[in-house]
Amino acid sequence: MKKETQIVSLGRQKKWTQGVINPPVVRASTMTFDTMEDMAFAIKNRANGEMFYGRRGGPTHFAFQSAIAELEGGVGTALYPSGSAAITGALLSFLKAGDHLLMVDSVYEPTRDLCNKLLAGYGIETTYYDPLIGKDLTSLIKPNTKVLFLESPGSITMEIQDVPTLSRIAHERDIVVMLDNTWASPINSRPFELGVDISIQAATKYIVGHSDVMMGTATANEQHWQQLRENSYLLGQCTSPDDVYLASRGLRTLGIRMAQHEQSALKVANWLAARPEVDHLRHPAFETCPGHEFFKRDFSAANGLFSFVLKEGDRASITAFVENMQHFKMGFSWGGFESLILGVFGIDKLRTSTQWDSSKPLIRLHIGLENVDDLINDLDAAFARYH
Ligand SMILES: Cc1ncc(COP(=O)(O)O)c(CNNC(=O)CNC(=O)c2ccccc2[N+](=O)[O-])c1O
Repeated sequence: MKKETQIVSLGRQKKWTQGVINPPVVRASTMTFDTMEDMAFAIKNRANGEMFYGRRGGPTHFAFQSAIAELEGGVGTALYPSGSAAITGALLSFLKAGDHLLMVDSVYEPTRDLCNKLLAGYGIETTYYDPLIGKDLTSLIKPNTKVLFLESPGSITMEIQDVPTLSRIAHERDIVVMLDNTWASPINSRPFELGVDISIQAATKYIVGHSDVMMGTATANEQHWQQLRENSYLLGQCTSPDDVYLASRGLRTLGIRMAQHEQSALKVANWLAARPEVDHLRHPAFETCPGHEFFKRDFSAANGLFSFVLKEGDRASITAFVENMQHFKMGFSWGGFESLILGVFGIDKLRTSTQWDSSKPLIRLHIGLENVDDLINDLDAAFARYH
């Protein structure tokens, strides 16, 4: 079955939907049992999609979890109240004091903060590595290295990683491989075929697709599913069935939305590439994006999120560019139907294992579902203000 068909049909098993199209919202903490035998059955099957207690979820959750797990090619999916909670839940499910974590240097900034401000205090040491490190990764591996964390493309600077090579190196040493797969969404990559053990999604973005729910998912392969599921449960991580309903609903249009985002983004990116003010595009489909060759090999399509670098500019000129736009709004997120713009500063101060030339300003765009000509006109006016 093709992924476009999967997103329509997955997660609609009659035992959870009772025959209606969208799995109904079932809100519950307490679930009651008529006999001790029924209760024993629920306890035995509390992690197998049977009603047990609110923290394990109910039919609304089970339907969505099964859809994401199958779409990503994993065995099971755990749900979290945000993408960052999914990252935290996955890492804490496999790391303990004294362990060493390899974290990509282009990682989403709050994930870096988690490592430096929280995990370090738990006695978990983090080493940041160049997203394009390749085989040299072996030089960073220690006897206590337990997890390799990837994010591809990387936040803001968009480097695409050679996931199969890095996964192979990790597995030669029994290191768990986790991928923040939000940019691809479950529809544009097959993380487990690339060698990943745990695929993480900020469902907040394209899966929900309407900028109105915070949610994360982590999907594991057979070898790691029980540990992820049980340790995430011990962390008390759970989600509202109302939010899960909205995420399920977003999932159904993920395919056509991603196709439209990609088409408009490529048109905008090509228009930007021709502008004399632009130094280069950091859009995975462009050769000027580091790791472009891995995008062509490992992804089936792109989406609406990419960055570009200007040849020159200071905070004042970038402010003139990003403010007073008609359609692009400034906001922290992406993946909804609206277009967003972010002038990003201080990347050089963040990175610890790669250099970044901050003399050339970077702007990140999320291309929404507006008419692409309106978006290009908006950017054209921005360049007029920028000079
Ligand atoms: C790849 C990836 N992975 C996880 C999360 C967290 O999801 P959540 O927001 O549901 O917790 C996200 C959330 N994304 N949010 C954003 O990109 C918003 N932008 C920022 O946070 C931001 C702002 C200024 C400078 C740098 C960044 N940054 O993304 O690193 C993500 O992009």
